[in-house]
Formats: sequence, structure tokens, C-alpha cells
Amino acid sequence: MKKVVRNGDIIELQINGLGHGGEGVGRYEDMAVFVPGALTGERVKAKLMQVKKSFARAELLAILTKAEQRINPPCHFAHQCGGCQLQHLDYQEQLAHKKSVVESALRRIAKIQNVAVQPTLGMEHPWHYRNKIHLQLKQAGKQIKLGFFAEGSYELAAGLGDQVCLLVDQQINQVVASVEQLINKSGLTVYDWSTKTGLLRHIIIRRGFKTGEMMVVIVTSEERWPKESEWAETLVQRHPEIVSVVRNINTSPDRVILGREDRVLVGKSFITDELNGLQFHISAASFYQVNPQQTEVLYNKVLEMAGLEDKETVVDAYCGIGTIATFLAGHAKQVIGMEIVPAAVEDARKNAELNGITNTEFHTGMVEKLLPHLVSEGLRPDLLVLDPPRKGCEKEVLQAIQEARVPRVVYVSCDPATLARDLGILDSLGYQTIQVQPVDMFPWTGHVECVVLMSRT
Ligand SMILES: C[S@@+](CC[C@H](N)C(=O)[O-])C[C@H]1O[C@@H](n2cnc3c(N)ncnc32)[C@H](O)[C@@H]1O
Repeated sequence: MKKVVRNGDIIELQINGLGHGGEGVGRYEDMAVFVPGALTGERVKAKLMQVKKSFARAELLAILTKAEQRINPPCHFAHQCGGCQLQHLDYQEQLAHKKSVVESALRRIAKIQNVAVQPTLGMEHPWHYRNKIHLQLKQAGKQIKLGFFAEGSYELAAGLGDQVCLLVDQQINQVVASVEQLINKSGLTVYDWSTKTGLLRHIIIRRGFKTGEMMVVIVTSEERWPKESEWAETLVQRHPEIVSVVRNINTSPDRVILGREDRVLVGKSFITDELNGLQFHISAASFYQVNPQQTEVLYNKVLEMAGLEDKETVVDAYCGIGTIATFLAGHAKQVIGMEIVPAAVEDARKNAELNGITNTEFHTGMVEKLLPHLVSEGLRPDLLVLDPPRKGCEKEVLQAIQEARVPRVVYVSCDPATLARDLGILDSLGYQTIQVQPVDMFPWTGHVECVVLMSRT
């Protein structure tokens, strides 16, 4: 008879593989059990925390047999903070794991068997690669702490002020420490989600790796902040590489990060950066890839898969600040970008100007509306690049690709599951998957980025 399994049970488990979020997975009483921190090949003792019908989540209590690929995580907070799911796994093994995540998603979700997934393109020095940090704040007694949430929670896992994040650029780490000190010195308050009072909601710091320019965005409620500009001036005096301090006012009652109003407290409203010798203008509200070194690798793959011969009409759907459009413009007749965030579209237009590009145009709106509309008006692109957010593409986008009979599609994705779902749909619409290339944009985390070439059969 099947044993009754309950929350709180302590079990021994053989780990047979890693799940998509990097958790160890074993089987117990016909259930898949997910154990964060456990590795393939290990025997572990774990406590069941969330028992469902066919699976359970468990907390790792002890490693009874250790895997060879296990390493000591160099970060003190690796198991508390929700940022790094794989710091205990050797880097080369992580790259192999990410390839297998893509393979398994293609096989299970897209039902695509016969395409070889290339080995993941990794980094030589996979530390301090992030050009952006997004900090949470917590009132801890009289002190305000800056840091990251624990996995799956709104509780601060680790204060960062006197520590450094090993994934984030070192100069950003230094600015984090100063911001925390200055916030505490000036007696600012943290926004309280239960009473909806207090000032500070989030802090975002960005740095252009090539230019060294930094931006600090202080996301606040609309509460009065006396001497806001003086506060920002003091920060810039300590760190002259900060060229922009922006107060973003967010009045939303939910946890959306940025509000609608930006107020520049010091300097300009943007920073600049450079990728492959091209200049980019980046505003506070605009998306910009967080790992610039691997972004060049990713975009060069897109360019290679695009196989352009100077005569094509290209669509860059979900174009952000037009980085991919700018990469491709020099090799195509025309590039048409589409993006939902108006500030990013303004950046994209400026970026064309900055780089002396005259064959791009950018449309503001939802790709699922813009693309079908332009196709109905006769647009027939030779190549379509898709780089949607984690949730992937709406069906209308994929149908418009079929209707326009676009010969080639390059799909950039940060989520193998939604990528596989969309490749499966495109497959049923007559598109064959030709090349699949994972690129490690987020070392030590469970996240997997991938670029795929599809061709109309
Ligand atoms: C993963 S980012 C890629 C941006 C750009 N290709 C790059 O590499 O920097 C996705 C972009 O899609 C935009 N976006 C999200 N949903 C959208 C939609 N429905 N229509 C158009 N753009 C959208 C986001 O604002 C973001 O800029």
C-alpha cells in the first residue's frame, strides 16, 4: 500500500537530476521531490515542506553522499539569497546542465527531437558580470538594510551594505555601501507595504561597463522628500562616476517596480554604454541586457544566424532600446523595431542617431497588435527577430509570422519552457528549428538564455 506522505516528514532521497530552477530532483513514493541545493548523484536527508498530488518540495537537511561536481559556494549568502541557485555546482557542469534544460524543454514541450542543441557558450571569468543591481530595503531596528529577497519570499535574505554581491560589478557594490550609509544618515524611511506609508520602495543601480557611467534610481512613494537634490549631490560627490540620479515616483499599491514619473535629481536622465563598438543611450525605464560581455556573444550569434546580405527587410520585435536592430542595421536594407515602453523607443531612435544609422524605424506598442497590423498592410519581412519577455510570444505574433510567410526567424529567449511552447507552435505553422544555441548570460543562477534559428519549410 502507498504510504501517506505529509508536510514535515523527514526522508532520505536519491537525487537523479536537476530541475529547471536548479533544484535537485528525486523520487519518493511515486512523487517527484524538488530539493534546492541538492545535486545529481547525491543521497540526501530532506524535510518535506509542500506536499502536492504528484510532487513535493523539500528542504535539504544533510548530504549523505556528496557529488563530485559539488563545490563550496564562495558567497556567504549563497543559500539564503534568492539570486544564485547553482553556486554549489562546478561552472562547467552548470553549462552542461543549462544545455540539458533546453534539450529537455524542446523534447517534452515542443516535441522537437531531431535538432542538436549546441554546448552552452560560457564565460571565462564568470564573476562580477552584472551591470545592474536591484535592491530591496528593510527597516531592521534603527537601521535600514539594503539587500535581496530570499527565494520565493518578500523577506530580505541578506543585508549587502558591508558585503559584496559576487555577481555584480565591483563599482556598483561600492555605491551600494554608500547609498545605504547615506540613507541611514539622512533618516529616510522605508515604504511599509501594510500601512502604505514611508518613502523608499526600491533602489536600482546601473553601470555602463565600457563607459564607466553610473545611474542610481531611487524608487519612492509620493511622500515628501525634503532636500532630495542635496542627498543626491552628496552621493555624486563620493562617486563622481555617477552621472545620473533619478527619483522614480511609484504610487502603485502592488509590487510593480517602476512608477510613471521620473525626476532627475542630479545630472542626466540616462547613461551610455558601448557594445561591439556601437554606442547606446539607456534611460531608467528601459530594458538593457545585464551581462554586457555575454550580450556581445549573444548578439553576434543573432547576427550570424540572421545571415544578412544587405538587402533584407528585418523586424526586431520586442526591441528594447534597439540594440539588436542597431547590430543588424549595417547588414540589412531596413530594420523595423517594435517595443512597448515609450522611453525605450525614444532611446532606440537616439541610438540610431548616435551610430549614424538611417535605415531603422521604431514603433511604440504591443508586438501582438503592431505586427499583425503591419502585415495586414503588406509588410513582408525577410527576417524576424523575436526577443520577448519571460512569458514568450502571444499567438497573434506567431500567426502574423506565418501569414507574412517570413522565411527566417531568430528567437532569443530567457525561458526555455515558453521558448519550447512557441517553437512547437511555429513548428505546427510550418517552421523548422535549424540551430539552437544556449548562451550563459547568468552564471551561478538557474536562468538559461537561448538563441534559435528557424526556417520556413
Ligand atoms: C527581453 S527584453 C529584450 C530587449 C532587447 N531585444 C534587448 O536585447 O535588449 C524584452 C523587451 O520587450 C518589451 N516588451 C514586453 N512586452 C511587450 C509587448 N507585448 N510588445 C512589445 N514589447 C514588449 C520589454 O519592454 C523589453 O524591452
